Amino acid sequence: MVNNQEAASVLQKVRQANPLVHNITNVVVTNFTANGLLALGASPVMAYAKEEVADMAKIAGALVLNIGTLHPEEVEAMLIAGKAANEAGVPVVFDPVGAGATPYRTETARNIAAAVKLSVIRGNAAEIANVIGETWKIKGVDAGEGSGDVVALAEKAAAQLQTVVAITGKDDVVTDGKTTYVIHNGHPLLTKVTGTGCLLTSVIGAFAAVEQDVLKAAAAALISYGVAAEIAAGEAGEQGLGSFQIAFLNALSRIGAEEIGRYGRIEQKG
Ligand SMILES: Nc1ncnc2c1ncn2[C@@H]1O[C@H](COP(=O)(O)OP(=O)(O)O)[C@@H](O)[C@H]1O
Ligand SMILES: Cc1ncsc1CCOP(=O)(O)O
Ligand SMILES: [Mg+2]
Repeated sequence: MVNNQEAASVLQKVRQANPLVHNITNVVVTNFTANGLLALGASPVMAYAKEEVADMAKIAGALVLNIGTLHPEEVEAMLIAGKAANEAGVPVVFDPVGAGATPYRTETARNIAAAVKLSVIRGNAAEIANVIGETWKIKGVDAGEGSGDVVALAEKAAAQLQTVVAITGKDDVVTDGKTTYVIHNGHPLLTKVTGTGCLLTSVIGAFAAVEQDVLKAAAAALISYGVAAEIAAGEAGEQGLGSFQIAFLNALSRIGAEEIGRYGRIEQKG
C-alpha cells in the first residue's frame, strides 16, 4: 500500500537526485513543463531532432512522450527515442493528448503504445479509452463524481497495454492491473490552466526516474501534484488564474512530507 509517507519519500528522492527528464512534448506546454520540473527539483531537457534523441534518452532518468502538437517528424523522433530508452532501461511515460479527437492522433497514440514499452501512460478518461478502442460516455476531462467506471477502464487499459495506467480527473486512478489506487487530491482550477495534465505526465517521469516501483512512483507523483494544487488554490485561487499558475509552481517547489502527510488522500481499491 502506498501511503503519504512513502509518497513524500519518493518526492524527497527526486529533490536529492535531480533526475534528467527528457521531454518530447508539445509546443503549448514546453516552458511550463520545464519550469514545473525545475520547481519540483528535477532537471528538464527538451530535445527533438531524430539525430540526437536516442543519445539524450539513453542518458536521461526518464523519457516523456507527449503528442499534443504532433507531426510526422516528431512522431518518428518519439519512436527512435522510445526504443533507445527501452534498450537502456530508461522508463518511458506517455501522454496521448487528444487521442480520439482525430484519426491521426488516435492511430499515432496506438502505434507508440504498441512500439514502445511504456512504464506509465497518463491521460484523462476519454484519451485512455480511445487508446484502447473503447468509447467513453463522459465528454471532456471530468471523470465525474464516482470513480467506478474509471477504475474499470484503467484496469482494462493496464491489462491491454501491459503498463501502469494513470487516469486523471476529479479523482485520479492509477493501476498496474493488479493493485489500484484512487487519489482524491487536486483542484478544479487545474483544468483552467493549460498544460497541467502534460506537466503532471512529466512529473510522473521524474518520480519514475528515482523509484523503480512504477506504480508507487506514479501514485506518489499524483498525490504530490494534487496536494500542491490544493495549497496553491488556497493561497492564490481567488486572485485569478495567472496567480494560481504561479502559486502552483511555488507550491511544487515547497511541498514536502508535512503537507503531503496532512492533505494526501490515497485509497486502495483492489
Ligand atoms: N475536477 C477536478 N477537480 C480536481 N482536480 C482535477 C479536476 N480535473 C482535473 N484535475 C486534476 O488536474 C490535473 C490534470 O488532469 P486532467 O485535467 O485530467 O488532465 P488533462 O489536462 O490532460 O485532461 C490532475 O492532477 C487532476 O487530478
Ligand atoms: C491546448 C493544447 N493543444 C494542443 S496540446 C495542448 C495542451 C494540452 O495540455 P493539457 O492536456 O495538459 O491541458
Ligand atoms: Mg492532457
